Parts: sequence; C-alpha cells; structure tokens
Amino acid sequence: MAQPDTFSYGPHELQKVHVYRAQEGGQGALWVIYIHGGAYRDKDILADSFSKTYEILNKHPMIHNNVAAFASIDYRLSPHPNSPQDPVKTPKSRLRNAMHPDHLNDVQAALKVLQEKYAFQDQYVLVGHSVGATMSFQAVMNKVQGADPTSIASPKPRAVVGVCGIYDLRLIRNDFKEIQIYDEFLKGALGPDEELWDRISPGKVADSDGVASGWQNGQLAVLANSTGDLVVNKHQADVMVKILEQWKSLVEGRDVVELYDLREGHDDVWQKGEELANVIITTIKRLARNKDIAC
Ligand SMILES: N[C@@H](CC(=O)c1ccccc1NC=O)C(=O)O
Repeated sequence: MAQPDTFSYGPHELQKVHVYRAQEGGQGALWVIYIHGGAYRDKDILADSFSKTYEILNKHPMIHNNVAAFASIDYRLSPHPNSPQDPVKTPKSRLRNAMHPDHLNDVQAALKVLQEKYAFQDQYVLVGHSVGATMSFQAVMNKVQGADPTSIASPKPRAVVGVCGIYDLRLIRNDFKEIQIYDEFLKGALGPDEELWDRISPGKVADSDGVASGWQNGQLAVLANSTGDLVVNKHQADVMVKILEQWKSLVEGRDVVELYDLREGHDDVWQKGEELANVIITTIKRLARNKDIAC
C-alpha cells in the first residue's frame, strides 16, 4: 500500500491531511481531494479510506496525464454511542466531541494548508462520499450557517463530485424515520435545530447563500449514486440536481453529470475502490474535454 505524506493542520489527532503524489513523472496539474463519510462519527472511516481508490487510480494513464496529486482529509468527529470515551480521562486531542461547524471548518482549514503548501489554486476537484459529499457541496455555497465565513475555501474547486451523498439533511431523516440512527447521527453532529439543518443543506438552500450563487468558478458537478446503496436513497441526488441545474443555467459551459448506475453497497463504493475510481476518472475526462471552455 502506498504511504501518503501526512500533515497536521491543528492540535487534534484527526486534524490531518494525507497527500499521495501521482505516479512518478506525472504531468498533470490537477489535484483530487477526498472527504470521507461515516455519518460524522465513525472512527473506522477516516482519510486512509481513500487508499484503495488511490491504488487503482494511480495505475491509470488518464491520471498520469492530468493529476498532480491526491489528498484525503481527516476532520474532527462527533461522539458515537458505540464507541464512548471518558471525557475526563481522554486527552482533548483525542476526544471525538465535534459539533457543527467543526467538521466543515476543519475541512476548510485542511484546504487552506494544502493551498499554502502547494498553491494549486482552483485546479482541483473536491470529491466527497456520503456526509463528505455534503461538505464538498457546502464548500461551494456562499454561506453555511454557523461556519466561519473567513474559512470558506478560496479559491473554490473547478469540479465537485458527490458520491452516495446527503444533500438534504432533514429529508434523509424523514425518509428513514423508522431507523433511529439517522436522527441520532444528525442530532449528534449538528444539534437538534432542524431549521439549521435546512440552512446548511446544499440541496435545500436555493437563495443567494446556496451553491447556485456561491460557486462562480465552477465548471463541472458530478452526482454519483448506487442502486446497491441501501442507506442513502436517490431522493438526495434528486434535490441536489435541481440546485445544480439552477447553477448550470447561470453561466454557459457549466456541466452537470449524473451517474446513477453504480452497483456497490454504500461503503463498498470506496472500500473496494473500483466504482469510486471510475467516477473520478469520468470526472477528469470530462474536465479535460471541457478544457477549452474557460473557467
Ligand atoms: N457507519 C456509520 C453510519 C454511516 O456511515 C451512515 C449511515 C446511514 C447513512 C449515512 C451514513 N454515512 C454518511 O456519511 C455509523 O457507524 O454511524
């Protein structure tokens, strides 16, 4: 397995970013930056969950020609009832007690450190899985309620890819009302104020705070969903695509790609890596094809 370089962007053990250089002699300029899911709280789904996908991608000639490096972001997590910690005995740097906006502020801080180190500007693709997809599209909103406005990603990415993503937080809870974990993980990470959930849902905010007005340099949005995903349903992509159609209609040359033919289970998409890698390859091909259309 490839060993990434790891950089800290804060004192917590989860405030780290992993960087994997593309193959020796790679000629690309693009960065691919991954935000993992895990319901904001799963201590077993972290930045290294991108490793398998990286291994697959790194053998692909398309990557050699277009990608400079990959990064995968860890961010502080919220408590999980199945892995309790003693708040007195656990050092602060290991405590999983993050609440919105901590997760998103961490992602923004990681992007900032990457920019300071590598200065790739807007030559990057932000890829998120599940709640990582929520944060990927939050990163291109104009304003996310509660989040630090000075920390909003600058510059924003050229392309955003949401894989098995959650874009309307209240809707997913309501769609799975009988299953307690949805309400539990959302309240555990975001608090009980459901109006706040609405104001931070990238598939719900249609006013000037949202993705349509906020993502001015964007060229390509990709939504990927799997028929084998039993925990995130297609309603989520349906709401997000409406916002993205609005975004697309504002500037000529913007592109929205819907890939709804994945087959793997929610976590197998990244765990096996094949389908996540394919989605990223499709994205990079599209970007290369659309290169002549200015940003
Ligand atoms: N493994 C997670 C569950 C999880 O990841 C999840 C469950 C339902 C819907 C979305 C999920 N993850 C999104 O990031 C947990 O232990 O809570």
